[in-house]
Order: sequence, then structure tokens, then C-alpha cells
Amino acid sequence: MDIRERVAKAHRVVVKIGSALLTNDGQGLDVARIGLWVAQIAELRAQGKEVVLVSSGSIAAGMKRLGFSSRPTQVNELQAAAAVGQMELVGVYESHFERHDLCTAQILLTHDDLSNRRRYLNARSSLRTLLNLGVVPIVNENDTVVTDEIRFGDNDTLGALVANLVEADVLIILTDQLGLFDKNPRDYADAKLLPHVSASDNRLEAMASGRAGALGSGGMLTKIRAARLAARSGADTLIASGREESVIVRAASGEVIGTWLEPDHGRQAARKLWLAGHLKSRGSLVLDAGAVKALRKEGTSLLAVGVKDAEGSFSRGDMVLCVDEQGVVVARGLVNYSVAETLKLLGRSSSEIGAILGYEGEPELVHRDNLVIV
Ligand SMILES: Nc1ncnc2c1ncn2[C@@H]1O[C@H](COP(=O)(O)OP(=O)(O)O)[C@@H](O)[C@H]1O
Ligand SMILES: N[C@@H](CCC(=O)OP(=O)(O)O)C(=O)O
Repeated sequence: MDIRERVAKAHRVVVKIGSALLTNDGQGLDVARIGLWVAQIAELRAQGKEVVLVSSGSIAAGMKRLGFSSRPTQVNELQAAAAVGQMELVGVYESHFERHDLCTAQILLTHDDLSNRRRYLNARSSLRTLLNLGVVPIVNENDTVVTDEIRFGDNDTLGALVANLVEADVLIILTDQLGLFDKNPRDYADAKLLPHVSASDNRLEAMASGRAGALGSGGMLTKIRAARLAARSGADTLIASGREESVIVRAASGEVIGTWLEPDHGRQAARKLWLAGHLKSRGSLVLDAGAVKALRKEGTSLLAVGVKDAEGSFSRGDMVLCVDEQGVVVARGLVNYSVAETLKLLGRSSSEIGAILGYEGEPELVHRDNLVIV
């Protein structure tokens, strides 16, 4: 099906609005423009679509309130700015949405919330309930409690994980550029806008310099990765300028207004989506060529016989990366044995596990149900 047709039929849309845009390049929250986006979201709701809003801006708004002239680098100052700014942010949204008779809800998430299976399922159920009740959930990272270990750091990733969580059809990422260019338009005047790309195209990274604007955090790189993550649940992603007239309504009708990043494979099962969203790993397993092939081509579990080395400080149940002998990540999964046990099992067959460890554990190092191919 053509992208226009597919997007126009979308029932569930996630809209992510970035810091650079929300704060009008550091001048405090752009209240008037927020009003325009809210009116467009209200229009989508009137068309019967469900919308989740992922909004940045708490740190930038808090910075202004607290009189910081640049984004703090210390975690405690970032946390303080976020706590102050989030109040203002949700206040502005709530008053705009109220004018359209729409109810909003604040959802603050951390990476830990989504990597813990029980909390992930709770977050999913709350979001779905709110959508069924006609509420517009407004999601941000819970910056006040995060430390580097457990933060997403950029809201593009959070937007994609929310798209996975609610199985959205479309993720719209609004930023301060017209879309994805073949090189950074801040640095190159001749950069060309790309209207359509495949989310999995591995040439995209090279086009996106990691450099973000003064207020944003991830630049285009995190937006491309977000599109790939969203593609796992079948969502089309649009990166577009939040300053274009009626951008949200036009985007949701499938208009080519920026860059569409299309999924090129089918929707993954819900449990695999949760695994794919597990972004922090505790170690890695080095696979031989036979194991790489078995995982990629045959979708098998990972057995110790195909593992040559193990690194890190993982315990049973932790997320580990499966890499090939050149260090390229092939898959990620939840491991059944600690690093100390894994090192004893390297290259050994499953039937030997009991004799080596002194107890009978699972025959696989990583079961295929707990494994996602990257
Ligand atoms: N190839 C590219 N195309 C467009 N923008 C790019 C590219 N490479 C890097 N960028 C930068 O990414 C920035 C947007 O990311 P960011 O500042 O994190 O915004 P946001 O707060 O909206 O997430 C742009 O202002 C631009 O300087
Ligand atoms: N959670 C942070 C947003 C982090 C951030 O700047 O993200 P992004 O808009 O993706 O560049 C905040 O509300 O300030």
C-alpha cells in the first residue's frame, strides 16, 4: 500500500515535539506555537484518531525560570531545571487543551520503567486506558529521578518506545529543521532534503551528524534510530519542521512534508518489542560464524557451543549484546547464566552444562523468545 493511503488510515499517532522547537531557541516556552500544535491535535481527535504527545522542554523551560544561561551539565542541576520546567510545560498544555474540551494526563517515564517487564506492562495498560477514555497523554522522561545509567537522554528514543508501547501507526517527530537532509543543513548550505527513505537504510547514519542544536540532545542520529525502533512495531515515522503550517494535520493525512522513514519489515510480536526497547546492556557474548548464521537465518536460540567469549558483569536475566568476531552487534537478548558461568560453558555442548556447573540449568544461553535480531 502507498504510504499516503497507509498513513491516512492511521488510527493511533504519537507526536514528539523537541526542545529546540518548543522553546524557540532558548526564549522560554513558545506558548503561542504550542497553542497551534494543540489545535491540530484536537483536530486529529475530532477525526477519531488517538494521539499521544511526547513533549520535551522541561529542562529548557526550567533553565529560563532559574536564570541559567546555558544547559547545565551537572545531573543535579538538570534534575532541578526539569522539576521546575515540567510544571510550566504541563500547565501550558493543559490550558490549551482545555479550550478544546480535551483532557490531558501527565506520564513521566524512565528507561528502567520500560526495561522492567512488569512496569512496562503497567505503563502500556495505563496509556491504553487513557486513550480509550479519550484523554491525550503527555509523556516526558522523568528527568528528576534519572541518572546517566538509566536515562534515555533524548526524547526521540522515548517517542519511539511509546509508539511501540501503544502500537501506534505513525510517529511524527517535530523539530527545527524541514526534515532529514543528506548532510547537516546547519553546516552545509547545499544540503538536500530527503522526502522518503527506508528506516533500515544503513547509509542514513553517515548523513546525520550527532551534533544537536544548543537545546536539543540527540540531533538527527537519534531520530533515525527512533524511526528504526518505531518500524519494529510497523509504524511509519515522519521527521518534519514544527514551524510548517498545520504540520501535524497534514502529516497525519500522509502528505510528504519532511522526511518519511518507512518500515521495510512486518510488525514484531509484543514481547520482542519490549526486548528491542531494552537499550542498556550489561555485557556481550562473542559468537562464531555458525552461531551468527543460525541466529540470523534460522531464528534459533543461542547455545554455548557457538560462543567464543563473554565480557561484562552480567547476571542471569540481564540484557547482553551478541556480537560477531568483528564486534558487529547481531542480536540482543536476556541471558540465562551469569558471566562467570558463561565463561565456563564457552564452546561446550548443552548436555555438559550439568556436569560443568553442578546443576541442570536451561540448555540455551539465550532462548530465542528472549532474543531480538538487530
Ligand atoms: N542530516 C541532517 N539533517 C537535518 N538536521 C541535521 C542533520 N544532521 C544533524 N542535524 C541537526 O539536528 C538538529 C535537530 O536535532 P535536535 O537539536 O536534537 O532537535 P530536537 O530538540 O528537535 O530533538 C538540527 O537542528 C540539525 O542541526
Ligand atoms: N526530557 C528532556 C528532553 C530531552 C531533550 O532535549 O530531548 P530532545 O527534544 O529529543 O532533544 C526535557 O524535557 O527537557
